[in-house]
Amino acid sequence: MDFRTLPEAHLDRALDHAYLVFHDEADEKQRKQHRDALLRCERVGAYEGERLVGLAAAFPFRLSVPGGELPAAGLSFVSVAPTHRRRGVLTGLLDEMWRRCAANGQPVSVLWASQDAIYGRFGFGTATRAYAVEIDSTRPLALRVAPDERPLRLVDPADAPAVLGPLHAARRAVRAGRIARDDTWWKDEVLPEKDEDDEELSPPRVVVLGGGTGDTEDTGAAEITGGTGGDRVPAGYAVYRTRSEGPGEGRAAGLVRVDELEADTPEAAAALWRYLASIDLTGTVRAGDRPLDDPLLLMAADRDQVRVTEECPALRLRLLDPEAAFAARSWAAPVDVVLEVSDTVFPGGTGRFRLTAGPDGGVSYRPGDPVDAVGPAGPAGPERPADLTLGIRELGACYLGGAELRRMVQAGLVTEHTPSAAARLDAALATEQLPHTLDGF
Ligand SMILES: CC(=O)SCCNC(=O)CCNC(=O)[C@H](O)C(C)(C)COP(=O)(O)OP(=O)(O)OC[C@H]1O[C@@H](n2cnc3c(N)ncnc32)[C@H](O)[C@@H]1OP(=O)(O)O
Repeated sequence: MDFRTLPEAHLDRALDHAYLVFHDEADEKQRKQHRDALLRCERVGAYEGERLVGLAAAFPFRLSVPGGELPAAGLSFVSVAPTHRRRGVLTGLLDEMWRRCAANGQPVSVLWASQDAIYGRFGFGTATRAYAVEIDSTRPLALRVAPDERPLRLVDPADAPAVLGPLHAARRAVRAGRIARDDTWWKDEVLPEKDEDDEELSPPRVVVLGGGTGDTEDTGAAEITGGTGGDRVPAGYAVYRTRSEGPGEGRAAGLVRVDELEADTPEAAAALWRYLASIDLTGTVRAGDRPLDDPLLLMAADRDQVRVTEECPALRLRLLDPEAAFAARSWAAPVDVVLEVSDTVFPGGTGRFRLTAGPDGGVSYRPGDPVDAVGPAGPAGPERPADLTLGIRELGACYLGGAELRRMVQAGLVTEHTPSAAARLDAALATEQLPHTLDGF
């Protein structure tokens, strides 16, 4: 088996292979979109002679982390021919991909998993989670916050990147776990005409609050984005699709499916939720990917009307270069802990590491013999034992601030040798808003 770059000339072969493995098919437009997506990726093929039997691709993302962002390899299209499964093809593809991540300066890799059980063994931890939320909109939405009464405007999806881009970027700065979007990503991944999973849904609709001249008419993207911020940046937006009543809906009206809703203030969020819940001929609002700290859940006056229907893992994150990843994020409190880390993929990732970090910078995550690892500032020199024992998977899970080591200690996944070491590291990793991922890929 040979693991090598999948050349542009093999893109169609790669797509046929992926559609076979994922039991999928695509029309011409979707195929072109998938081809364009693959073209932008780092691509590794597993070849048996000249036959393609495995594929892994990675988008060159910029992932928001607390206080900044960093380059991340967004793994996708991972697929092994049904004739070649369980022979180490995935393992070989990932080994090759890790070499490329190092060469590309990507300290983390991220992915959405098709099955929960696949990626833990490769060191991926669940770094963001999401709630699915359902609103009974057969009656007016009861909220404890007065909605922003500025006018709402429907915007042509073609103008969405220009109109929504600034607010999306501002929200990324306060929510870790989000990837930067370019125009192509907006067009192909966020706002495709047809929803790939449910073709009965309408094309995407985009509603915007604020950010214009205050007129109720759509003033056009050029005018809205002509300014440099302030009033010209929307206070909130939602992207949604609708479906008229179908069998099994259970309510006497159609569906509003919310793909994303972002707002600067609780009042702006209230206005957008109220709008979505009051669209004529619909009786259910469903949002599949809401942050766990979505303000909607607190502002809803009637918890029977706004229900969490599911909690699911979202983005999985693998630390490839922990020191570079730790240096790229901000820290909420100073911390100085010794970690005994196990990493089954990278031998160099296993061992005792001293992590020092804090709001004033100077992050270090250093291996070495115990004397070097503890260093002159350590209280007990070579005798200082590990404060926590954990896997690289657990370290990846808590990197964005969305998972708590204390809970992992309670679950037996992390061992705490020094009382409250987990709590101290949790406090340093904590973020104002929980991490959340908008884009599936
Ligand atoms: C980010 C994404 O793209 S997610 C999409 C993932 N792709 C799919 O689900 C498509 C369908 N499935 C496949 O293509 C393949 O079965 C894959 C990619 C999941 C696995 O590929 P394989 O080449 O069979 O994996 P490989 O042989 O390297 O297995 C490595 C280890 O993972 C384990 N493993 C592989 N797949 C799974 C699974 N689905 N569930 C649990 N364990 C698994 C293997 O048992 C093996 O463990 P071992 O070393 O203890 O024996």
